[in-house]
Amino acid sequence: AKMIKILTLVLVRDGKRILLGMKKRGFGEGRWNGFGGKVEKQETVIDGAKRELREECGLVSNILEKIGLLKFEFVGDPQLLEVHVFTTEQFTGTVEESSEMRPEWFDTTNIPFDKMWPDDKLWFPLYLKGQKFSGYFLFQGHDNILKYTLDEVDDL
Ligand SMILES: Nc1nc(NC2CC2)cc(N2CCN(C3COC3)CC2)n1
Repeated sequence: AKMIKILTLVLVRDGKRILLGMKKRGFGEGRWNGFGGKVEKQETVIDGAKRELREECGLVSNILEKIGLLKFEFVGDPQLLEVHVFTTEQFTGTVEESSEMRPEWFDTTNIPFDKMWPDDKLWFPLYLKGQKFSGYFLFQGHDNILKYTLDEVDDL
């Protein structure tokens, strides 16, 4: 039986800018990404997403929109990652670096895909045109996508 790990990913938008964080350690270290992490036992997915956003970059948001569901498997690893993707344009607070993430604003026309997870270049375009999406990616290691499916969906 596959062990499923539930994770969150929050993309913060301010008009045509997007806030990404450089992951300073752990899983995804050295790559730009949205903010997120594990969902604790006692919290909902959306509350876990809000908590990680605040912990990782200092921003507080009460309005997260569910925009995607991404499932990942790695050859030779029984774990299945289920990443719940959210976006927000309504937030308060000031952006702060954390132990996990070094935040930086990017123009949405200049997203650093070459320093992000390889799947991002596939689903970000759907996100940027306001489409909800659902995808599955089989990775070999952390850099190589062996196969994937990616669909635009109307509801998540
Ligand atoms: N953009 C993107 N792509 C991913 N691809 C799969 C890895 C192949 C995973 C992913 N996340 C999984 C890790 N999660 C936090 C747990 O520590 C950081 C952030 C979101 N985010």
